[in-house]
Order: sequence, then structure tokens, then C-alpha cells
Amino acid sequence: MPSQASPEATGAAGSAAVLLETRDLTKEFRGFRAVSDVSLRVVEGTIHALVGPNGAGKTTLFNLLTGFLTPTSGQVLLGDRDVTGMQPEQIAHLGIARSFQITSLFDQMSVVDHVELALASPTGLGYRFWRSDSTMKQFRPRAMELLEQVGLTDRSGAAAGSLAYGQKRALELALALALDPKLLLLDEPTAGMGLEDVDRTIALVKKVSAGRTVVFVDHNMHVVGSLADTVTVLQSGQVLAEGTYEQVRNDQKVITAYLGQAGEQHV
Ligand SMILES: Nc1ncnc2c1ncn2[C@@H]1O[C@H](COP(=O)(O)OP(=O)(O)OP(=O)(O)O)[C@@H](O)[C@H]1O
Repeated sequence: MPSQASPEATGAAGSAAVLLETRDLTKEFRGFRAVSDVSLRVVEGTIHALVGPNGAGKTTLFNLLTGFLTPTSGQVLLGDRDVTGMQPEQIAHLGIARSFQITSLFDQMSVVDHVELALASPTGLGYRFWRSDSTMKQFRPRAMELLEQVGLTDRSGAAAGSLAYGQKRALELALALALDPKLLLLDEPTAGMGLEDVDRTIALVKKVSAGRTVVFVDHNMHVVGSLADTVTVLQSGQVLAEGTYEQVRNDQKVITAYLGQAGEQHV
């Protein structure tokens, strides 16, 4: 069960504080609308899922929120600040962190060194190798706290390349948390995981999301149903439905959208 202030309990997005908002957000690629007039409101302190069939626009939307893509039109607001068109570093600095991709880990570098470097970087987006050992040492206690949170204390001295897949994803999460973000974006946190790792990741995301706002994309509806206070369903770049997991899974439009999706887990 999603544990945090649900939109129902707070009277939907109307009366609760909205941390992230998009207004008619649109991204065109050579005339093709990958994201089309999306108006989204993410309530502070909630976990918000973005779902939709393949090609629905979820990744493009994530890239617009983090500044990796510039919208063709529309706005992105963080609190009352318009962050539309800002560079990824600026947006990260304002408190939006996205879980790192595994490709950003250095196989030979230890787990704790990764976290220390993320703590040393003001935005977490760039590692800085010229810092001295003594400078880095000051970050050790916080790095160990973060590793404890994500269950990697025992692997702190291990080379990142030696971690199991689920542990690498947990390390990515620690790197995102190192920024102490207002908004944590998780891009398919359980992709490629077996059942055990999926359940472990659900528990982990619940734990680290306490007191934070989380937006995540995941194809696994068990994950979505377990974590999300609010679910936004995208199709062909547009918002098809929004509500609690129970509401959207019983929405006829959503059922129809997923029916033609071979190999996709149904809502
Ligand atoms: N750089 C690009 N240039 C052209 N078209 C693109 C580009 N990026 C995405 N698209 C198109 O935009 C649409 C949405 O893609 P997007 O990756 O955002 O969907 P998605 O919901 O994340 O899909 P999936 O679940 O398969 O990851 C797709 O039709 C895709 O082919």
C-alpha cells in the first residue's frame, strides 16, 4: 500500500502543495509530438507513477523534467519556480535528482568512493577527480549513512563492477540521494530484475521516499500498485487517465490502450 499523503487524503492536487507542475508541455521531434500538451501536478510528499504503453512518451517527459531535452512549448515548474529550458546542472542544483544509469558507474572504483564523489559534486552530475583524499574523507560518514539506507554497508569497500545487478541499482539510488533532492526521479527502478530484487526494491523505494517526493516510471504494475499514490497514464504523448492505481486500472480507456500491447504487463 502506498504510505504517504495520498491525493485522496489531501483533496487531490487542488489543496495540497504541488512540488512539480507541467503546463501544456510539448516536445516535437521533426514534427512528431512525442509529448503533447501534458499538464501534470505532482503533490509534495507523494509517490507519483508515470505509466503507459511502449512509445507513450514517458522517457521524453522525464528528459524534459530534468533539462536533458528542451520543450517545444509549455512549462515546467518546480514549486513556484519556472525551470523551463534550464540546463540539467541547474535543475539538479534546484533539487531534482534522477537515478544514475549503471553505465555511469566505474567498475574499478569502490562503492563508497562513488558516493563520496557524488557528495563532493554540487549537482551530482559530474565527478571531480582532483579532490584530495583528505577533502574526500569528510564525506565518509554521510556516504556510509547513505549506503546503510540502501543496504550496501557490507559492500562499501567492494569495486562497483563486482556488485550484483540489484546492488548496482541500489548504488545508483544512493548517488541520487547524495544530492538530498526535493524530487527524486526513478527511471524504471526495477527493470531487468527478478522477483526477489523487485520486492527488495519496492521496500527500498518506500524507505528512502519518506519525507520526499518521488516520480517514477515502471512497466511492472505490481511495483506501480505497491508504491504509487497517484498514477498518470500516458498514451501517444498525452495524458490518458490519472488517479489512484485502483482508479486507473479500472478505467476503460486504459484497459483498451493496453490491450493491443503484446508482451506488456496489463494494468
Ligand atoms: N530523439 C528522438 N527523435 C525522434 N523520435 C523520438 C526521439 N525520442 C523519442 N522519440 C519518439 O517519441 C515517442 C516516445 O518515446 P519515449 O521513449 O518517450 O516513449 P516511452 O514511453 O519512454 O517508451 P518505452 O516504454 O518503450 O521506453 C516514440 O515514438 C519515440 O520513437
